[in-house]
Amino acid sequence: MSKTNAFTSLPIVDISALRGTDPVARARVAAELGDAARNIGFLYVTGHGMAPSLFDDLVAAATEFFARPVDEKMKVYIGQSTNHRGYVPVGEEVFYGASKDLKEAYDLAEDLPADDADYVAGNPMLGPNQWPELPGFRTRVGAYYDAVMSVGRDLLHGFAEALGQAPDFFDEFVTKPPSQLRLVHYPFNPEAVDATGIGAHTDYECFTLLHVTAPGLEVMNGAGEWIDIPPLPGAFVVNIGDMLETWTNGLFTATSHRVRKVQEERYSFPLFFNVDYYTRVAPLPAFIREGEPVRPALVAGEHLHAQTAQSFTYLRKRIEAGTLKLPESALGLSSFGQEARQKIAR
Ligand SMILES: O=C(O)CCC(=O)C(=O)O
Ligand SMILES: [Fe+2]
Repeated sequence: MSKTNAFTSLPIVDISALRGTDPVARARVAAELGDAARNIGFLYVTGHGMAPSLFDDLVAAATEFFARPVDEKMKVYIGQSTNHRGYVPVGEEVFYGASKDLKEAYDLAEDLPADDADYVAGNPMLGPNQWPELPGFRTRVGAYYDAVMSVGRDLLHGFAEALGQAPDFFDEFVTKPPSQLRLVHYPFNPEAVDATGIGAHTDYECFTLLHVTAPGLEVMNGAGEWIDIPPLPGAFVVNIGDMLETWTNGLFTATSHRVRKVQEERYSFPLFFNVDYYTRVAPLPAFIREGEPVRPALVAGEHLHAQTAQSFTYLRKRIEAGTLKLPESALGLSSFGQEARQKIAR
């Protein structure tokens, strides 16, 4: 199959063998992951080993948090943090071409101590979380974060094997990664009207592990058609992001996706598995073919920060005020995936 693959559904890969040592079983999973990453860029992952209570507790914590009055939630407003953590109110995030929607979010990542050297030095993505004062929230959300990051490490090993490398090939780049977990809430909205192409994007990291409570996710296939990806109970939706596309010089695809505007209330929980902030990601020699273009190298954290700064109002204001400067190499939004390839009009 090729990039013109007109898939209409996603493969399901059971990754339980990645937690074991049977080389044959591991290789089989790696081959399935590799197929999905090359041909589609999206898959369902089962056999991840996470207890159902972790998902239930996360949804409960998010439901309780978003039900709080806005004043309460704004006590942990993301715009008062220097490392992009906290509450994202309605209207804060603006994607190019997006009409206003009622989405709100809460963003966190690894909870580093306040004396973390990178945080103290002003790193825009690393440091402590801004936890709300809500009983049980930190414990439940923190437990989910640790568990999903552990699944992420298993998957990273599987993708490394799929690329013909030792399972621990990427591990040296994952010591303190800015891997964000987002709690996203789309309230019931009887006025929601969908329009094709709104909100289409690729994810900026290595890969994403997504848990959602309702349909709405759509993925673009190789023929440029939007395919519905309904939640599969107990499974993660996993997709390749910009870093793995870069490392493999496009062999793995960061597939464009979007969330259809739906009237129904919806929670979505993407974990964006990343490598360390200062990791220079460049196409590996094994994936460079003579006569084929070589993707530009990126610094993982700078790419994430530059892309984030283009869609968050509080960061755009800092850029306009001259208090935040993006690296010269910052790419525009939509530089990856089929959308960039096919130059779909937005
Ligand atoms: O809500 C979803 O289903 C997906 C969200 C998403 O793609 C993202 O936050 O990057
Ligand atoms: Fe996404």
